[in-house]
Amino acid sequence: MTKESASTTRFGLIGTGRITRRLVADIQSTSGCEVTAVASRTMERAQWCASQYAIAEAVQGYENLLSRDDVDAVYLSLPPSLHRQWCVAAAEAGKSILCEKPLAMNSAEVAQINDACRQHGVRWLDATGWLHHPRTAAFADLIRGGRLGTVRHISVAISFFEPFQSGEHRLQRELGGGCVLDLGWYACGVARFAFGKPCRDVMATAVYRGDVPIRCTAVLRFDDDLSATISCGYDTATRKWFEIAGSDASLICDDFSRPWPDKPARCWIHDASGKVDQLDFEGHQEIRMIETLIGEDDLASLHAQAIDTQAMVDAINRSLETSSAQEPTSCI
Ligand SMILES: NC(=O)C1=CN([C@@H]2O[C@H](COP(=O)(O)OP(=O)(O)OC[C@H]3O[C@@H](n4cnc5c(N)ncnc54)[C@H](OP(=O)(O)O)[C@@H]3O)[C@@H](O)[C@H]2O)C=CC1
Ligand SMILES: O=C1CO[C@H](CO)[C@@H](O)[C@@H]1O
Repeated sequence: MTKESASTTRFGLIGTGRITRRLVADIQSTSGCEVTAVASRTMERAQWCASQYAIAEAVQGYENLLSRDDVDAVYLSLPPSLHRQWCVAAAEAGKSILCEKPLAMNSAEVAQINDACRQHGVRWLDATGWLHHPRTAAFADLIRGGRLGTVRHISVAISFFEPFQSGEHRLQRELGGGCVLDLGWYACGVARFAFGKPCRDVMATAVYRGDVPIRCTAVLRFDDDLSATISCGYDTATRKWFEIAGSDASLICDDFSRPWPDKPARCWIHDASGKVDQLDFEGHQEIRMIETLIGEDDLASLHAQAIDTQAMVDAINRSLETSSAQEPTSCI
């Protein structure tokens, strides 16, 4: 069946890792979507994944999935260093793309992905789920509608205490490891989203394991005297909160990257009088993200968000490279 004669978007999965195994259920639950094939580096792994999730076709080799006629879109969840190569190949094969975050290793790679998709008329999204939760649009209304007064400063913290096993890509620099690409992506994204503009400059410091940053702290400055501080890492317990501080009130969310499924609402407005309003939102961010990819809405603002976020991550990485050469101010 060709795509033209079908009302269904047929997804192929590239990679069979932890997040794929969660997203597959979300794709299968999204109206108008099905998962027709899964590709792995090994046939054994592809067959295991296919049988586990009732996927019709197991494919060895990612390129063999891209040449299939029964695949209209791909969900790509590989280590970051492989995102550019397979996004560009997917674009050349005419497949819509949902690519895991971070979109790429750096802004030059993002530009290659964006150019390839534009050239081949392919829709793409980075799989930054929180941007698609209905509460994110409500946050934007609160910020732009003036409920917080003038927004001036943002704090973001995102971390988890490492459950790493041997071979973990997050600890391998050449695969795009380290908390800056992995988690700084989310934190930078909050600041970009809330201020609605690119960052001007950053100062960052990190703690390393081997050659990858495992805890990073950064100060980000934007035009008009706006600022943000971010903290991300693998050696503190789970944190996924932000505070968006305005002249009249602060918006706080302590599960922004993905709401806890089994916990009460965790968003509040704290105002200057000490009053606290709790905000309650329903919605499934991953399903809305998939609906956005397969829909027809213009994706330009989401692309700008991803492009600016990658530029911020790049700047943090550059700052880390040069910070050892700078003399910090002594406390003594
Ligand atoms: N949006 C979210 O909430 C989350 C996003 N992520 C993102 O998803 C991506 C994948 O992360 P995650 O699922 O944790 O990773 P995993 O290590 O669990 O899986 C990665 C998959 O990539 C494939 N792969 C291809 N080449 C390599 C290689 N050289 N080393 C390791 N794996 C390789 C493997 O699939 P195969 O062997 O089948 O070919 C593997 O299963 C990352 O970009 C990460 O940041 C991760 C978790 C949550
Ligand atoms: O994107 C992600 C979401 O958070 C996870 C930890 O909870 C990370 O491992 C992951 O890369």
